[in-house]
Amino acid sequence: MKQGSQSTKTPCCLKTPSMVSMEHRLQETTLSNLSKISSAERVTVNPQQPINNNNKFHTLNNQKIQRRFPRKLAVDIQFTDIYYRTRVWSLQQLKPSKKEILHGVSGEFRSGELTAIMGPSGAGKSTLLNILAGYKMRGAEGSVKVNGRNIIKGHHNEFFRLSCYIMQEDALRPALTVKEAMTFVAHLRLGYSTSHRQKQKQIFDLLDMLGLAEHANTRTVALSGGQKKRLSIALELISNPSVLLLDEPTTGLDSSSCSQCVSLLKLLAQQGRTVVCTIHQPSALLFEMFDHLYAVAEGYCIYQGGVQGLLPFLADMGLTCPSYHNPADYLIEVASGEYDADLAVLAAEAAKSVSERRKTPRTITAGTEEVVKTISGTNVDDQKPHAQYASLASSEDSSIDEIPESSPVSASLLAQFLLLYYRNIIVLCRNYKHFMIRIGAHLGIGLIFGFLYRGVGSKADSVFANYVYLYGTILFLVYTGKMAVTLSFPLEMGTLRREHFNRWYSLLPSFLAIILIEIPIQPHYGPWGRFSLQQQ
Ligand SMILES: Nc1ncnc2c1ncn2[C@@H]1O[C@H](COP(=O)(O)OP(=O)(O)OP(=O)(O)O)[C@@H](O)[C@H]1O
Repeated sequence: MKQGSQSTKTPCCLKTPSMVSMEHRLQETTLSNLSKISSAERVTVNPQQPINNNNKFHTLNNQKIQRRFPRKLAVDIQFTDIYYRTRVWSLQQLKPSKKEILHGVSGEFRSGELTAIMGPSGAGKSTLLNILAGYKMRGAEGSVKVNGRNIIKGHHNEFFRLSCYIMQEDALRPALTVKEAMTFVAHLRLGYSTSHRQKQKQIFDLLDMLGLAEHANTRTVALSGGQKKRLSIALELISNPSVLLLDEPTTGLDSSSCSQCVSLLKLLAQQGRTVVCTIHQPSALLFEMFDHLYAVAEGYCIYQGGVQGLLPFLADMGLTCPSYHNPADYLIEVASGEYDADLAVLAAEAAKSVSERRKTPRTITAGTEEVVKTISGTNVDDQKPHAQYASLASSEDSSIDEIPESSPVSASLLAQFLLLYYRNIIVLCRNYKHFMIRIGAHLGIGLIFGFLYRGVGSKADSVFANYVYLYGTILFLVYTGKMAVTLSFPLEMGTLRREHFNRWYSLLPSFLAIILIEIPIQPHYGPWGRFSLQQQ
């Protein structure tokens, strides 16, 4: 293994004064120097203080949010020997071959911690997150224990009730305003267990917390990338999940939006949630905000532990980060093989730290002191950590072995259908141009057919013209109806999958709402269809 310090350094004699001063400035942002920065200068999230990050999070008041969104239960995720294999078609062999994407990774993500899964592109970060979220189970092997229960072998539903998975692409309805989107989700997820007034308060508090209150009446299509990401998080926070899994929440955001997004995730973690996200090359300051780092390279875990422990760990392996380098960048470079590091050795060392981590008691981060009441360590033999937490909502203690049975009662199937149907009507009406084009197409074709076959119905000698007219009309009506559904389903599919996966609604009401919204426009089975039949 080579020493990891062979960077492209400019020889000192060739440096201009401006280069030297730039190097000095860069040095100030490295993690090694971060420790020298006074605590006042650091990016911290004080749970007792409102956060005002670039004046965008107006009242990020932890206490207020904790009151409105009390954390119900600490959820720890332990995963052991996770393999993911898939079949890929080889054009040369003309048969599928097995490809192993994850090679038996293990780890533990704890409540109250903000965890970053980092690694180069194609390392297997999203695959791991998909498995932990339960989104991709086919081809996955191993054990994922949530508070001691294996979710690969069942208990999915219990975990799904506690968790949400926010994928990389935002699945927002462009025609709805921020407030409408939030209100629909509140009705769907909180059902009748929460009064309308409470829901409105909850929505306002969430929007306020995420700096979206002033955009409440803006359509989601007009939001910036960062605002869309925050709205995606807000939509999931309505049901107050204990676990948040996010796939690349900062991708496509500028540095200020990235910092806001990570600050928000940090705050949510400090409230006692388990927050895990994949992230690409964060800045040194952002990197320091994470409590736990899980580094993946070529399907192996090459480091897991605190972010502060990364550089000492790499240094022990003979990989010394240059002093002016962002540790996050250095990690990616090591994982990409730039320093000829032996990934197998790193993976073996990282695997040792899993069992050590499982033995070590939880570090209580600022803000979780109120949440965590007592901790009694971990029983490594049966991998069931035994800890007790105080619920913020009630004084009743709940063991970490338990997964609560009660959760907000979501809307009934009928209510889901009515809400989704109403949502589709709003989307249809707002998509005015599209709606008018469809009406115009039917009117236009009707006029052309009417002109071409005017009076043929009363002429006994024009049987063929009658036949062509009927055949053409039926073909047009059937195909325009089919095309509408054929085109709208694939467009709808991504959003539908995500909303359904996060338990917003069942498939049946959603399917009926999509199909039935077509009725007024499709004349062959709508009121205009009856009218046209009567005419004949
Ligand atoms: N179903 C699949 N079939 C074949 N290959 C797959 C499948 N799913 C993932 N892969 C491959 O596995 C590897 C890891 O993919 P994954 O999406 O987890 O990477 P990633 O670390 O999240 O990358 P990025 O940061 O670019 O999103 C990639 O090489 C990808 O092509």
